Formats: sequence, C-alpha cells, structure tokens
Amino acid sequence: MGCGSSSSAGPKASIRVLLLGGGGCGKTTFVKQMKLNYRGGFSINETNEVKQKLRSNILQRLVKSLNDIESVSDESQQAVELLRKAASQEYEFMSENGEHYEQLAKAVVLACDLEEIQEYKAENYFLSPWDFDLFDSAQRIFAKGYEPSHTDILMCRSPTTGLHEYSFSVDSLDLIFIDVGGQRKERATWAKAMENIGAVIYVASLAEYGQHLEEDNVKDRMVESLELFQRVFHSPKLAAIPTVLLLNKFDLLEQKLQMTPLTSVFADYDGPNEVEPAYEFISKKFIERMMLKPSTKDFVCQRVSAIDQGNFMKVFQVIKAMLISSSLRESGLG
Ligand SMILES: Nc1nc2c(ncn2[C@@H]2O[C@H](COP(=O)(O)OP(=O)(O)OP(=O)(O)O)[C@@H](O)[C@H]2O)c(=O)[nH]1
Ligand SMILES: [Mg+2]
Repeated sequence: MGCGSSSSAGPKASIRVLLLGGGGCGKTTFVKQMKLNYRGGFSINETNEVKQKLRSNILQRLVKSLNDIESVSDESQQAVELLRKAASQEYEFMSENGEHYEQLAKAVVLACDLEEIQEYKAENYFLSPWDFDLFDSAQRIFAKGYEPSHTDILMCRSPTTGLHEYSFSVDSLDLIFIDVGGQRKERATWAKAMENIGAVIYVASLAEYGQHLEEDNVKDRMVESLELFQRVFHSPKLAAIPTVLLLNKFDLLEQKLQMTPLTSVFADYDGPNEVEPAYEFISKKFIERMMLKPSTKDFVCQRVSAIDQGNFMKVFQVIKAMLISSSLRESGLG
C-alpha cells in the first residue's frame, strides 16, 4: 500500500494517493481543499498567481464569446476592440500599474454586462462554467488591490501539466496526494505516477455529459470518463489498489439536466429528468464498468461538490476512513 512510517509523535501510516480523471473534473480542486483544511490555506505566491489567472480567464473567455457573437451594439465597439487587443497582449495591458489597466478594467465590466454576452453565457454556460461564473464578479476581480477569496481560488481554472506531489498530515496519516493533468496529452505521465501508490481517487464530473473534450471536438466527455475509469480500475498496476470514485460537481447537475437531458447522450435512460434518478443512473454506468471484471480491492463511490468546503470535508471523512482501514489491513492490524 506504499506505506512508510515515523514521526516524533509515534509511527504514522504514510499513504501515496493518486488523483486521476479527465481534464477539468476537479482533481486540483481536491488538492486546494486539502490545503485549505489541513494547511491553513494558500501561500502569497499562489494567491498572486490566482489573481492574474482569474483576470486572464475572464478576459480570454469574454473575447472568445465576443468572437462567437455576430455583432454587438455600436456604442460597445470601442470597448470590444480594446478587449481584443488586451487579450493578445496581456503582458502590456494586465499590470495594475500599467497605463492601460483602468481603461481595460472598465471595458471588461462593461462587456460582462452586455445583453449579448449574458445571452451567450446562458446558452453556452456548460462550455466553461468556471469562467462564465466569474463574469458576475468582474468588477470586484478587476478592482485595483483585489485579493482573491478562498472561493475565488477554488473556482480558478488552470489545467495541470506534469506531476505534482502535496503532503498533508491528517490525524494518524501522512497523506501524499499526486495531482496529474487529465487532458489526453498529459496522460503519458500517469504510468509513472502509478508506482508505489497506496490508493487511487478517480474523479469524474457529473455535469460533463453532452459536451466535447476541450482537446477533441468529437468525443463526449462523460463517455470518455467512463472508458478511462474502466481502464484505470482494471489497470494491472492498480489491480490491488483501493479505489475511490468521486462523482464531482453534484451542485451543477440540476442546472445541467435542465439544459441537456440525459437521454441526449444515454438513449437507454428512461427515468425523469431529475437529479436523484439521473445521479443513480450515472453512478450505475460507472459501477458497471467496474463490474466488467472481478476485483476484490476496496472501493467506495461518493458524490461530492468539491468547491463546497463543508460538503468536501464530509466526503473526505469517508475517504479517510477507507484509507485508514486499508492501511491497517495492509500492516496486518486490521
Ligand atoms: N461548480 C463546480 N465547479 C467545480 C467543482 N469542482 C471543480 N470545479 C471547477 O472545475 C474547474 C476544473 O477543476 P480542476 O480541479 O482544475 O480540474 P482538474 O481535474 O485538475 O483538471 P486538469 O488539471 O486539466 O486535469 C475549476 O474551475 C473548478 O473550480 C464542483 O464541485 N462544482
Ligand atoms: Mg488539475
């Protein structure tokens, strides 16, 4: 189980936990919650990076949206041109002390309020909910002297590249989480990351059916995630490794169902277009993948909204209990 030992307070089980799942499912958000709850929060560097990233995400998403909208009102044209220029030359426009910043901030706020943008957001929300949600906070985020809140940090989307390890001391455990990128081009690192692992947390988003992968304009994200889960669960390297399936973004499922019925992707769904039966159906789809081959490893499946601190902590207690019991069994004490 990848166990080590020792601390001054007595021996502690040390477990390496690998986070896997497709791009944007919420792996890094899991690590952020661990930092928030077990390390007292985020460093100044992390906070500053998030501030730049949030501003950049708003600007880039705005410009992408404006490019898709056929036309905006004449009086907004000047602001739109400024945004386009700033999006292609961020280094020149985004510095708070730079000569263009105030003008840019005004243009961003104006564009976020445009009726055309609000309509576009409503129709295309699930392309990028994390960025569209920020439009409502553009004034606050572009204000000089702005400091990101914990919620802002949890909401900030920054796709992971490479492999990153984070250690946390949690009661009787030393947990080392390994966060990898989930997009296809990043998955080459997964095999390496599977060495000396004590547990796997596979994260899937409940709100990603009916959408294409960011990296492939054809494949449905949830179908890809189901296939990926099957490969991970039955991977020979992980054959005996306890596994948690986290069905994330439960908070988005209701709205998602209203916009895209489950039947548009899963023709075999014959239940009502409601959260509970839809959740049951989706979780069964994942479990079916697991049951394709016999396995005796420990397994739990949990629904979660990883951006919600209270909900995350509840779910984390279940994960922790599983890690402790697997670790005790591994050491012959369970
Ligand atoms: N509404 C909602 N958003 C979430 C939830 N979990 C994560 N997100 C958002 O989804 C986006 C992607 O989450 P990440 O944690 O970066 O996803 P990831 O799996 O690390 O993605 P890669 O690094 O590309 O593999 C972020 O903007 C998060 O804020 C959730 O439970 N609810
Ligand atoms: Mg990530």
